[in-house]
Amino acid sequence: MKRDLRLDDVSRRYGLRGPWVLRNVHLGLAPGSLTRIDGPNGSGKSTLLRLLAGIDAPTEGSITGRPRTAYVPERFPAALPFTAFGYLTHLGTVHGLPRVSAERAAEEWLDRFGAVAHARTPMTRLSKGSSQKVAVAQALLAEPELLILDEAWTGLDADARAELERAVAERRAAGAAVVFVDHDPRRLAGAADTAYTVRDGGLHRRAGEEPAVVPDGPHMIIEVHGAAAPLPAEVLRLAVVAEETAERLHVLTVPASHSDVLLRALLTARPPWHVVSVRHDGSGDASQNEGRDDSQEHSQDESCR
Ligand SMILES: Nc1ncnc2c1ncn2[C@@H]1O[C@H](COP(=O)(O)OP(=O)(O)OP(=O)(O)O)[C@@H](O)[C@H]1O
Repeated sequence: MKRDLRLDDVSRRYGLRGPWVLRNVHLGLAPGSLTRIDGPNGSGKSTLLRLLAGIDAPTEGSITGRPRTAYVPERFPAALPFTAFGYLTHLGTVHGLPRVSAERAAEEWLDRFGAVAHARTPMTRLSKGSSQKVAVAQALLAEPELLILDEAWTGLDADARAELERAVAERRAAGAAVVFVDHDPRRLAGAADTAYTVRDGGLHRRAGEEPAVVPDGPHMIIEVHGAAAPLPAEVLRLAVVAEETAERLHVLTVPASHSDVLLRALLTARPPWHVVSVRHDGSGDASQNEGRDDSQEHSQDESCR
């Protein structure tokens, strides 16, 4: 994504005299950003996402700078006359991939989401969970510059949910913008740059979501060892200091309030980073939490290796 996607004075209503669902909305999405959208049922979240995805048009106003976009709808049409593999390959070719590359990408994403066993299953016979894996895979396979996720985690098993979080981090690291709606407030908690609430037709920026890093308060020192790959962009964004003290050994200083998110970014990276130690930055009171954080994260670490 090279420049911002902009919504200027965008309004949407259904039908000539229907009530305004969105009214005079302004929004800018920067490359690499992660934006959460929430709001009450029926407030217009999906409407906004469909406008962002370009599958619906504003009644008034303009949308400019649309990049290559992929979208996971709230309700994926599973009754398609394809097998899972056939559908993903077909979509890959629609996105401009040569057939062999489309087949490879289809296989890779089915594998990442643990759905290879269902590759040859007709879409109509897939379980809800497997169908959702295909819904997510079809969006990721296109390596979009803008990824729009409408309740995309719903119906996925725990491994697939983690894989989708990883894929979101990868897309952002590649410079894509990601926008998501999710009923679980813990989804990507702390990772979003900005959160908005859709209410009464307007888009209201939620206070307290930025900045991502708070300089005050206790800090954690996290020592990590990793592959030749650079530290994930998300980690660099959250850490206030990142030093490479020996070959592939990095010491990160992060506000304690963001250490969980940073650890998750390390452990869900591909390949995952090995967390060597986690300690508080010289503050006595904070050490109470150390055992809990350590054991929790190390057990995750084991499962990732
Ligand atoms: N295609 C459509 N035709 C007519 N009305 C629609 C259409 N799509 C949405 N609406 C109406 O627009 C309003 C906003 O719907 P939307 O699905 O965008 O809200 P939402 O916040 O995503 O809801 P939910 O949280 O229940 O998914 C609702 O009143 C809905 O009935």
